[in-house]
Amino acid sequence: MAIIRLTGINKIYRVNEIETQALENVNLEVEKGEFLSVMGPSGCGKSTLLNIIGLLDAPTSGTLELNGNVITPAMGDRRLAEFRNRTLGFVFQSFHLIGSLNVIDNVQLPLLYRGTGSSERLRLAQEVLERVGLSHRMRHFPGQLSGGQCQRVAIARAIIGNPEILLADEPTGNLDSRMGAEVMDILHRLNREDGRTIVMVTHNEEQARQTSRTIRFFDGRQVE
Ligand SMILES: Nc1ncnc2c1ncn2[C@@H]1O[C@H](COP(=O)(O)OP(=O)(O)OP(=O)(O)O)[C@@H](O)[C@H]1O
Repeated sequence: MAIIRLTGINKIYRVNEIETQALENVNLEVEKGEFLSVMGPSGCGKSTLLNIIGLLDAPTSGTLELNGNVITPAMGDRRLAEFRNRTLGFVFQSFHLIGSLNVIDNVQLPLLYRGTGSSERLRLAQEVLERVGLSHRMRHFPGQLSGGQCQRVAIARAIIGNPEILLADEPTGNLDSRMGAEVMDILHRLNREDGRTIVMVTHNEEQARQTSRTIRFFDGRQVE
């Protein structure tokens, strides 16, 4: 079963009088358990694609289905936010951690929005931090961690709610090669051990080769 299905997706940004077609007639199916990498030159629409799959941005036209559900604006912001919280986890190039919260509080955030009780939140946060090898840094703040550790915290936060789909936008873009390799190891484990579907944007051919499938974009169109 395709867990992600895009049919005839277009995205046009309008700024003043200028139109940019960021995505043009994209058709894509991602099977459950796939680890898909997305490549292409700067500005070709990779982040736009991820943002549309992640319900952070709406397509101009076309149909998006996630987990068998057709996503429409008629769902309303609240249902959409709830669906996003339960189905999708995000990892960004620049981590997007909250600097004023310590590691364990950053990791618990998605469950806070969900209304999970505090002892359950704590238990799950400890569990996911152990999976990313950071249970000894729970009381540290993001500013006291290395880039690779910050990204591991971000991954723990992305998986604490057990989402079926993990979206990663250049997750190793800000890391040196050793820390990048650690982060990639964790992503591969989450894919292999949990059967979690991952869609990852990368500029790194070597990383792309290690995923189960690579698609390439040029100028908003899928070329491969
Ligand atoms: N919010 C926006 N408003 C207007 N234009 C935008 C917006 N976001 C993206 N674009 C344009 O859409 C196109 C695709 O952008 P996108 O960020 O998806 O590219 P990308 O492949 O992720 O690039 P990079 O590898 O540099 O991150 C670009 O031409 C960009 O300038």
